[in-house]
Amino acid sequence: MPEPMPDSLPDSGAGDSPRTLYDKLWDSHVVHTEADGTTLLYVDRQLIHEVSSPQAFEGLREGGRSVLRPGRHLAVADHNIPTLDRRNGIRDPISRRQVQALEGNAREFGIAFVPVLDPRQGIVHVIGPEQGMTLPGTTLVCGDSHTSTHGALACLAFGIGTSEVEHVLATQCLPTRRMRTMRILLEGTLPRGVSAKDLALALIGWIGTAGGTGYAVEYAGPAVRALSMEGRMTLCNMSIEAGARTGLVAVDEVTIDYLCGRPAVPRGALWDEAVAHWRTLVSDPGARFDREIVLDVTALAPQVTWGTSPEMVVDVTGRVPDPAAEADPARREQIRRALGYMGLRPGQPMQEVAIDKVFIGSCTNGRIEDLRAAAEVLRGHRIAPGIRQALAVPGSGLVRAQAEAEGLDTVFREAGFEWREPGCSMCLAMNEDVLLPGDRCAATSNRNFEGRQGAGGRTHLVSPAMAAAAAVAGRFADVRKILA
Ligand SMILES: CC(C)[C@H](C(=O)O)[C@@H](O)C(=O)O
Ligand code: SF4
Repeated sequence: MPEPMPDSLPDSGAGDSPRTLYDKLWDSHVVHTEADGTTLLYVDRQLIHEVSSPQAFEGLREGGRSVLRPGRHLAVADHNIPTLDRRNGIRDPISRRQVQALEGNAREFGIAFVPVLDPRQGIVHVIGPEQGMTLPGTTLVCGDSHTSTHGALACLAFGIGTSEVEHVLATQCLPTRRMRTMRILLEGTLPRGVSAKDLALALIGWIGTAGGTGYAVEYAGPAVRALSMEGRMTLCNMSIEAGARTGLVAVDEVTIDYLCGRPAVPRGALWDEAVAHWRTLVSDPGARFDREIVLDVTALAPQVTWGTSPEMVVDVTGRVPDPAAEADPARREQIRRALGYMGLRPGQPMQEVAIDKVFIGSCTNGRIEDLRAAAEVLRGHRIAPGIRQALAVPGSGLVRAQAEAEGLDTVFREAGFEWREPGCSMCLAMNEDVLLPGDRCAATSNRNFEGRQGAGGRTHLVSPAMAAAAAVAGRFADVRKILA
């Protein structure tokens, strides 16, 4: 017997057996499936940035092809743009050419482009949801691994390669394969000072950077329901760091409230129709997942990475691991190498590790709630004398404007932070915001491999509140004590 569906949910349309949210999104976009499982999937929306798109447009030009549905794509430059004085243009010639190429390609192929000086410009994964481009029940792709972010809105979203970007531009379809499904059920309540970022880091520490490989992960349970849309996006954003190309959260009132009134979201009767459909975008009771993980978050502590992979993470109250205590020789060597690069001693308490720089921003933590969380810690404080640079970089122009309306820019500035214009900034070394060799940075971004923020730079991934606490203390500090 199938489990009964609640009365308020319209039938989602595929027989009686309970389906996961992923199954529903997948089933409603299949164009054709081959005997070997290769599936042609319909793509509703594509976001495009300057780094992964030039060859795709070049391919179209060479093949004499056009874009099938230009209205389904949105282009924005985010990785290569300066976050300072951008009215004076881009100094670096390679970056300048890349951004000009994106604008030219968008114009040539009739795709909407958000100009660098437009108030809506920002990181592609921040502006998609913000503009209502990201909708529940749709498929969305982008030539960028952190496209998983958009799954927070029950949208089947994943990163693709440049040749696939071209394919989607030309055909609005993508050959791909069905993923396996994993549910991560998060029970309990997050303590004060512990955020979605800590949750994401702790999960990766637990399941490892390959733990989600091949899976579409659905985050569920009371601790996820209690997260804001921003927090859900942070969690889904880092799915890729756990190996999963897709992260998902089912639709609830938080999703619907977030979407209401956004520019590209349906209005009037269409809104009512859309909401009725969106409410079906939940995993049915009794739906089977290929893997299930249950975790209680009630005792979770703020997290800090110590190594060169997001899984190399400990509680802020913890210590840098000792390779000598590791039984597995491969793992021992990894720890040894990471400690060498990071300039850390085995067994060193995390709270004794002093930092040089702080970066608050990125598509993981550059949204308004992230800036509020950091500002709450910074208010009335100054960054420690040893901090040589502290950047606050909103994820979009609209986030920046909202933060300014709330006076957060003043809080950051008075604390000694630089208040920058939106972009990927110091998340990766593709623009002017880079670490110098040996610099140690508390960063709210998502990757910490060798050289990620600049050659020789040392990245510690933390939440916005923890980055602010580290800025004030000059070393990693337990933000729970500051907020207590
Ligand atoms: C440059 C881009 C293709 C890349 C990605 O795919 O994620 C970048 O955004 C990153 O975070 O490393
Ligand atoms: S902010 Fe960082 S992770 Fe996000 S898209 Fe830009 S470079 Fe990639």
